[in-house]
Amino acid sequence: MNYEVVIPAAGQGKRMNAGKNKQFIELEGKPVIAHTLTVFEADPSCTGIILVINEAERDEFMDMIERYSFSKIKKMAGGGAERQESVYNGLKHASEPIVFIHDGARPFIEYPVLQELAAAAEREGAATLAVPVKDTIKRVEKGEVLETVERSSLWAVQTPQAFRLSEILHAHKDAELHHYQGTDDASLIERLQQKVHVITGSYANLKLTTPEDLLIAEAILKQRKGEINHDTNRTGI
Ligand SMILES: Nc1ccn([C@@H]2O[C@H](COP(=O)(O)OP(=O)(O)OP(=O)(O)O)[C@@H](O)[C@H]2O)c(=O)n1
Ligand SMILES: C[C@](O)(CO)[C@H](O)COP(=O)(O)O
Repeated sequence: MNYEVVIPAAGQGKRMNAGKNKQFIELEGKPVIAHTLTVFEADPSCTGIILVINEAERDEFMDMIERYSFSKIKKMAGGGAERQESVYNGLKHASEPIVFIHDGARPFIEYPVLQELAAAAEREGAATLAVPVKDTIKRVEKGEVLETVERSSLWAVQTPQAFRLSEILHAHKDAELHHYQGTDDASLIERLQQKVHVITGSYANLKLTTPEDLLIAEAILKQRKGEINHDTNRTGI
């Protein structure tokens, strides 16, 4: 199942506090965004990449694209104030019936699940990766616990999220019309009472958000090179 992917990479990286867009932080000498793009460049089912960038960083992105000879990038769209706006700006350039939306800050996505996602989106309309929450989650206000949320049905949602293009475009348009701001794209489908299928992802598919995540990222890369031998394939989800 062919798909295009919109990759939002136009954030500020405030929580990373790196003094630059975290997409350009290097892991094993390669920028985070280049690790992410490599996955989709190598997937024959991915027919095009729409990269959403800060216009002020266009030259830096162009240099990176040339350095790694990325050939599938069909458009570099301008980002918005919020992730949702950036994604919508990118979606307007998509044309394949199935579209993925994947954070540029999640470089550890792996192939096998991509085809499952695309098939689920084609069959059900919308699908997302997620993993069961491992910590106890509490609702807290002013430093006090309001409630402990029942954990058995809590999942931490990841990207890629996959959709029928027509449906996610409508969902973004409706959210914009009603000034609804979601933290992921699947929530825009949910608010229209449409179903979102969940596919179990990997705990390694983390979003590089705070500096500690870089330590984990370096370890994942070392493990993939065989320099660390903890077998993460044994995760029992
Ligand atoms: N206005 C925005 C905000 C975020 N993103 C992208 O959406 C992904 C997930 O967002 P997040 O991890 O929150 O990135 P930042 O917004 O950069 O991080 P922070 O909130 O710490 O500033 C990232 O690849 C980020 O570049 C984007 O394209 N446009
Ligand atoms: C889309 C997402 O990665 C799903 O977990 C997450 O909601 C993005 O949140 P962020 O604050 O924009 O990084």
